[in-house]
This record gives sequence, structure tokens and C-alpha cells, in this order.
Amino acid sequence: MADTQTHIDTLEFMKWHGAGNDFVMIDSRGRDAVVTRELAAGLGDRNRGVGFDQLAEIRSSDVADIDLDFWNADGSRAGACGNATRCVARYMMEQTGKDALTIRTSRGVLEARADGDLVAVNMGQPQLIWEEVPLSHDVDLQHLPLDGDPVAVGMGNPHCVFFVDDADAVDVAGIGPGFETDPLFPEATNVEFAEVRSRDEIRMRVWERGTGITLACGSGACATAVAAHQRGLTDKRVRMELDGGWLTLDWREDGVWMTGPTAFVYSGQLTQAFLKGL
Ligand SMILES: N[C@@H](CCC[C@H](N)C(=O)O)C(=O)O
Repeated sequence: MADTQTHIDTLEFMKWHGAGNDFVMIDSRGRDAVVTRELAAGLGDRNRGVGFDQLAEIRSSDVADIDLDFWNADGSRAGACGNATRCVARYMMEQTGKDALTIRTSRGVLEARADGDLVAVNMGQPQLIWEEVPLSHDVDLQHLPLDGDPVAVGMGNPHCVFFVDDADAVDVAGIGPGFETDPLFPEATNVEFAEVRSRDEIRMRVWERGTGITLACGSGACATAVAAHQRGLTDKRVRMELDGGWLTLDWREDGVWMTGPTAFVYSGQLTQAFLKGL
């Protein structure tokens, strides 16, 4: 068991999802951070833990309303998670009565706003320089030297976006892992398969770094909207159908805004036996 858990007897958690992208949230405001790679991987196990696509740990902040850290289901860190950011924003809005919040993540302070039943978050400007994605060397980001002619976009995490005729016909689980670990991406990558239906609508499916197939990926949706606009295929505002629901993406002067649903599923308490067995 990792050192930081040795003093914990039990641990409260919440389960949320945003368009089917599911999360465990741990609220560590007012105490030291508790999540380690071991805890994330153990909790992410859908048979022996709770199961999630990403884990989000909320911490007290000295520059924003909260700080937020993310982990993937395999225990690796994720620099950005748009759908978890929206879910955490909804949780904080319900707690505080505010309808706008600032959230510090590893890529900076993000702004979130209530939009009726939906929550919008500004995911920041895309990273369109090879070192920032990051890639292993300088190539044309809009035409990567890989089969299928994908586009690279950074959104605080790396994305490799393929444009396809029929997203539903793509063998995402068969093709995704090979591109996830392609040497062109030194930190591995998320892999998106996008079918452009019109200037303002895209169908997208995703293979996520560190997690695999998920029903939605918010940062991936942002990266796909940016890539499609850069290729001249869409306008700056698009609706996107993912396997788990719809998101709206709007690439504005101040960043890529993503709007979509959030859902609180349940809360629970991890047992001492589970924590000791990690
Ligand atoms: N589902 C997330 C993105 C998750 C992070 C990703 N797997 C990574 O390691 O970069 C989202 O909604 O953005």
C-alpha cells in the first residue's frame, strides 16, 4: 500500500458521469491529497474496485475556487479531463449556489458556467505546436506522417484525430491501441475517429490513453472540433454525437468552450479492507 493511504481508515467518494464518460470524484478540500497511482488503479478496476474512466481529486486552491487533479483507469495521470471538469463544476455549483467557477488544472485556471441543466467549461486554446502536444519531433500537425492522415492537437493532453467516412464502422478497440503508443507521441495519445456530417455536426468515437474505449471524451471532442475547423470541414461551433450523448463545442477568442450534461449517480465509502488491499 502506498504511504499516503496508510493513515486512511475509510474514504468517501462520489460517482458521476458526463455523456457516459464516468468518474469517481474524491473531495480532498481541507486535507492533504490522498490519491496515488495505486489507489487510482485499484479504484479504477471495474471488477475489484468501483470502476471509472477517470478519477478526479478536488483540492483547496489559493488561486481559484478549487484545484483539480485527474487519473486514468490504469493509474496514470491525465493532464486534462473536460467532462470530469464539468461534473466537478456542477457538484461545486450545487454546494455553493454559484453559477460560475474557476478551476485550476495542470494546464491553468479554467472557467466553468452553468447553462440551464448543462455545464459549460472553457478548455483553453488548443496547443498547435509540436513540442506542446507533445510530439517527438517537428512534423506538419495537420497531416501527421501516419496511416490515415490524422491531425495532432493538444488540449492539455495529446490527441490524434482521424477523419473517416463512417465512425460506427471503425474498429476502435483494434486500431486505437497501436496509435496510442506510436513513437510520434512520446507521452502516448488519445485517438479520435471523426465523421463530419455537416458544417456544424460531427459524429466521433474515441480510444483514450490510459483507459481505452469510453462513451465520450471532452478534451477529445474539443480537439476534434479544432482539427475539423483547421481542415476547413466545419465552422467553429459544432454539435458532436459521441457514443454516450451530445456535446457542443465552440472555438472562441478566449478558448474552446464545451457544453454538455452532467449526472450524479451515487456516493459511497471505500472500506478499510479495500484500502489495505491496494
Ligand atoms: N475523458 C477525458 C479525457 C481523459 C484523459 C485522457 N485519457 C488522457 O490521458 O489524456 C475528457 O473528458 O477530457
